[in-house]
Amino acid sequence: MMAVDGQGRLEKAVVIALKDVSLSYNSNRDDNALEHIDLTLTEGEFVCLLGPSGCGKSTLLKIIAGFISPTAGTAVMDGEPINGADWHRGVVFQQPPLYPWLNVMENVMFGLKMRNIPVHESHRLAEEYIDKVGLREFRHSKPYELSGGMKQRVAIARSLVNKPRVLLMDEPFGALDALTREQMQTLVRNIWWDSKCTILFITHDVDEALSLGTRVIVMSKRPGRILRELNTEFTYKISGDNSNRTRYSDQFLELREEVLNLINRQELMYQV
Ligand SMILES: Nc1ncnc2c1ncn2[C@@H]1O[C@H](COP(=O)(O)OP(=O)(O)OP(=O)(O)O)[C@@H](O)[C@H]1O
Repeated sequence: MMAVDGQGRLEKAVVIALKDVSLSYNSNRDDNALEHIDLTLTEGEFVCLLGPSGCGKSTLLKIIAGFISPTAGTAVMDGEPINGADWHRGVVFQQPPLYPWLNVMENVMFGLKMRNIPVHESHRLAEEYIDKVGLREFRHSKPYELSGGMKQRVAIARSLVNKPRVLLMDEPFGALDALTREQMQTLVRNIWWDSKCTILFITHDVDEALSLGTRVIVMSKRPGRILRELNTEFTYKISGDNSNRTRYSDQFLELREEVLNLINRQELMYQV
């Protein structure tokens, strides 16, 4: 539901809300992986999460996915507590866990089958989403016949075919070469634009975060807290700009430097 702010403007609906979330992987609450996280994701946002290694980015994503529960605080989706995994929240990992014995179509249809969607409907949906990720010619191929980028396309189609409200992506392009990575960024930006779903995207790459996100969140070293949030608009400009001008603009480079400094400071603190 939309709310109206103090100046009469329509506010976007909050989809995910974490309030004062902390998480410890053991019973020692002084050893938190995450601490005092307040985070909301609103309808249609593209939020990128950056931070030093081990700061709890994946842990945060797993809480939102419903794979683990916070030790303290609350995590809700549409006002309801997040309890376990749910197809309304699609997840894409760095290494796509495709079923090696199923072909592309069958992999994409798998979740629909689990949801008892009729075969003809799931077939139609799978074809639609395989087309969207550009794999029509490979729909009968098995995962071992595909490149890393193609496998990631299958994983994206497999999540999107459920029409999730939230797509959670944990370093999805971390294992891809630079060219494939840029093509995948364009694909995800277009998909986000078309589907209007809310995306939370973890990356180690500041350029990637600034090129994709409408909001970039920088986390501190462990225990992970939110250090800084930046609203960014580069993704809109980049989508209509094949010359890469936006990525070399003063504004982009200044923000890039600022974020890199923040992260590097955290990494240095980590080594002390
Ligand atoms: N299942 C687990 N049991 C115990 N500790 C864990 C577990 N999973 C993660 N951790 C620890 O929690 C902290 C946060 O891990 P997490 O994977 O969330 O960080 P991250 O920011 O995603 O790291 P990276 O960028 O290296 O992937 C780390 O210190 C990690 O060792």
